[in-house]
Amino acid sequence: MRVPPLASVTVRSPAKINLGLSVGAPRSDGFHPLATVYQAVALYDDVTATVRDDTDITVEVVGDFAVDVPTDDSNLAIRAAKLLQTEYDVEEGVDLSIRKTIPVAGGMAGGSTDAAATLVACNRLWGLQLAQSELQHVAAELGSDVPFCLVGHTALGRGRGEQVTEVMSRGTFHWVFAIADGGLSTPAVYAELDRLRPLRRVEPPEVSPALLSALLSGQPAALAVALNNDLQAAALSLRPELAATLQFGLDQGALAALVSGSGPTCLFLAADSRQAVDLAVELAESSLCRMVRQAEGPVPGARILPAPISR
Ligand SMILES: C[C@@](CO)(OP(=O)(O)O)[C@H](O)COP(=O)(O)OP(=O)(O)OC[C@H]1O[C@@H](n2ccc(N)nc2=O)[C@H](O)[C@@H]1O
Ligand SMILES: Nc1ncnc2c1ncn2[C@@H]1O[C@H](COP(=O)(O)OP(=O)(O)O)[C@@H](O)[C@H]1O
Repeated sequence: MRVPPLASVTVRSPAKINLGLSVGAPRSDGFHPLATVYQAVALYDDVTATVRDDTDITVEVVGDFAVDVPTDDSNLAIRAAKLLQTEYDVEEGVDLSIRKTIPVAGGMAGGSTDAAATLVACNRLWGLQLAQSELQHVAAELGSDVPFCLVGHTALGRGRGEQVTEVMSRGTFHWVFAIADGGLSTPAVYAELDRLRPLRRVEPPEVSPALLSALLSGQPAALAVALNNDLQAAALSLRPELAATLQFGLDQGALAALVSGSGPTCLFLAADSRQAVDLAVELAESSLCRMVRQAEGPVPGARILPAPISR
């Protein structure tokens, strides 16, 4: 069945955090094998895709972190649209507009989620009707985190992070994010981890059973003691000042404090929404970070927003 053509589609796509990030020794292709538990949180970028009457692909970026995002062919949203166009012989182009709320190079997969949003938007705009499994395949070519951003919720990531399977999680968790000035390069953080630990002693990556049972229980206190990030030491080695941010959150009563993925965003788990508000206020009043955000998780992955009702 054909879908009716649309002039424009907007897709909302979430940031991710890693509740557990176990990193093995580098593979021969340079990537590190992972056992990670991702969670999508309610901090979103919106990508609007609008049809063009030629085959060009363009991007504009607006919002909180727009100045930090490239608008040339290195933009992950452009790369996603181009890859879809090439792999499926699409003879149409697209103008992409990204409304950016997720910090850039912050360890929250902002670029990856824009790529995931673009795949969903162009699939609809170009009437390709690709199944989720086909989109997952294209997503994995774009980056290790992109397949998770398509599915969202809570999921286990294996391989280099691109092989995702859903994980059962009960209830809603309340997170606070301290967004740092400037970003950290993901390859630099992995390289720092390799520098810090003797490779012959590195165990294969494993998912913590305590983390999986904490998620099933839905208890923030159980989750707090099961959080883990093997990249944290490397991020702290490159940005030692993050230690003070983590400690500040704990001193204010956060149940747990952790670097988000490759950093430098720091995340804090609150007992409930009220404590999250208090913690966010304290962090905002400190001079320890550029910006503070609060968000719940888990939430779904990249989703088409309903078209605005025209009058
Ligand atoms: C660390 C994590 C944790 O979820 O995310 P961020 O915190 O940066 O968002 C991911 O592993 C990042 O995933 P992503 O940002 O998609 O990375 P990719 O584009 O696939 O790879 C960028 C580079 O990171 C390194 N890399 C990435 C994934 C992996 N499993 N091993 C690696 O060594 C490689 O140097 C690679 O060239
Ligand atoms: N659409 C995009 N949004 C954010 N960053 C992008 C985008 N496209 C390309 N980039 C580049 O990707 C790098 C990593 O960005 P991002 O995905 O936000 O970080 P992280 O890998 O830490 O989650 C940035 O330094 C930026 O130059």
